[in-house]
Amino acid sequence: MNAFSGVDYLPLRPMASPMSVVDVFFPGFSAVNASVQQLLPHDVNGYVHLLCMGAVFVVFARYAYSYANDVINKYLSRTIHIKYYDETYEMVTNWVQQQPFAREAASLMAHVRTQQQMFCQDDSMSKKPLSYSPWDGSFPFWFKNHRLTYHCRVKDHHEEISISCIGISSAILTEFMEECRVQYLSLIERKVPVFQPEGGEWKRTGLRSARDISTVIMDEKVKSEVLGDMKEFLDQQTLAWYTSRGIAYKRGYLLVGPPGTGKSSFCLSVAGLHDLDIYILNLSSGLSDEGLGKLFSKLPAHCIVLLEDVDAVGMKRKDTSAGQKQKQKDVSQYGVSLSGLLNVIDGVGSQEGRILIMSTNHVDHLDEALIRPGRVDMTVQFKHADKDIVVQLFCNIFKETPGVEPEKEVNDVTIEKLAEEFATHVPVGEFSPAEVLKFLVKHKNSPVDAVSGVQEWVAKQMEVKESKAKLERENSWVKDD
Ligand SMILES: Nc1ncnc2c1ncn2[C@@H]1O[C@H](COP(=O)(O)OP(=O)(O)OP(=O)(O)O)[C@@H](O)[C@H]1O
Repeated sequence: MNAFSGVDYLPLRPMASPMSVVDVFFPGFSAVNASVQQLLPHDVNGYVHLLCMGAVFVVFARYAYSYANDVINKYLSRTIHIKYYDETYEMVTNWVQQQPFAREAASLMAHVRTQQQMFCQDDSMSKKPLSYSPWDGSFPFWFKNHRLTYHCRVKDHHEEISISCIGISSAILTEFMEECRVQYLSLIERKVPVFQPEGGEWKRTGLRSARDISTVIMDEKVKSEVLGDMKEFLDQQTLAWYTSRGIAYKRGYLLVGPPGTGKSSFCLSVAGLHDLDIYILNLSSGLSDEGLGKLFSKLPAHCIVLLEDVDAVGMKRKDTSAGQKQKQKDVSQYGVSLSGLLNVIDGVGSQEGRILIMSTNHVDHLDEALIRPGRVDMTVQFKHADKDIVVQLFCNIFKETPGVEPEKEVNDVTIEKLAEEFATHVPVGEFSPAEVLKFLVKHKNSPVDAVSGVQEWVAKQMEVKESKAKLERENSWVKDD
């Protein structure tokens, strides 16, 4: 007799189950079904029907949802697209980055905040502060009781963004853009937006603090002359005057001087003074004539264009043996030709209303055609520090700043006396303002130390300069040989 005899067992339901159509969609379903049937009190086929109906419903609902979305997007929604290269891009991304939804999005891009984003945050002093922005997807948010959606995706290596809303009016979107604009303008107050070429387009690459023009030390007479000229040019009446006489409304300045004498600082200061954006171009950056033309055609009506180190490309036209200029040819080893440059400066497509500033270390390397009146209306000389400039630099560093608690060891009258003493030890025309400033900043906490250390510093610098000059002379002899 079997050890188990006498025990009642429940009869097992049959294990084998024929293949069903459901197996086609859910492989193995019949086997699972058979097993489950043994455990459940009811026939599982009832659940299967329910499951199938559920699946059909889900598929249908998804289709209906995407169809409804398409219809809404096409006929019942409005969208504003923002180009990566346009300043609206900075306006919108700046606004978005400060919203709670930007941190709560499912997909985020993290960035170490750049210098230009610091000013809008409290934690600007912390090391490598982070910011987040929604990334690659659609992110709904509320704006003035309207549900807007921020879309972001990458196209052609650039972020492409758009803002959409449900409805047949774009009013809320333009209101949104206006808010971004106003917020952006308040953030860039006292800053100079700097634009530079990127991918053949202008891109805002920085925001520089607007430097007070009084901190750019130069000959006062020259400074007031050039500032007066710019002020007059930018006056509304001047525009009317130019227009009524059919003269192209634009002005060109040439800043000439050795490195570190304040040419770039002057440009940034005047941009801040007149609340103008600055567009900086370096002609030795491999730009072609076509690219240059395209960039000039995209300049806004009022701005400053700074052509830096315009001599660096060696664009002087060749002299023929007869001494004649070989028209429209140049010796530029880079992409931009002289004719290309002249064309954008005053050709048919050149932008009106702009101030063109060219800076150079070597005016004698420039072709006369480039600096003739009409192209260059005023030449401004920047020079190595003379006694007056050294005194001003000293006072600028050590005099009390209005509104700032004085921590200095001496008052302003004593500073002026120390400045005079300091200047007597600096040889005239030997050092650039940048060099003098470097020394003064090193002693920024003690004007007395600056005065007591200046003679030793001058002696050392003169030694360095002499050995450099000697080396250059030797090199030029080797070349001549
Ligand atoms: N005249 C000046 N007044 C005040 N600061 C100056 C002056 N010249 C130079 N500096 C200081 O020196 C630094 C370099 O100056 P800047 O770039 O303006 O010189 P630059 O003439 O444009 O030189 P480069 O020809 O090499 O471009 C800046 O930080 C600036 O603050």
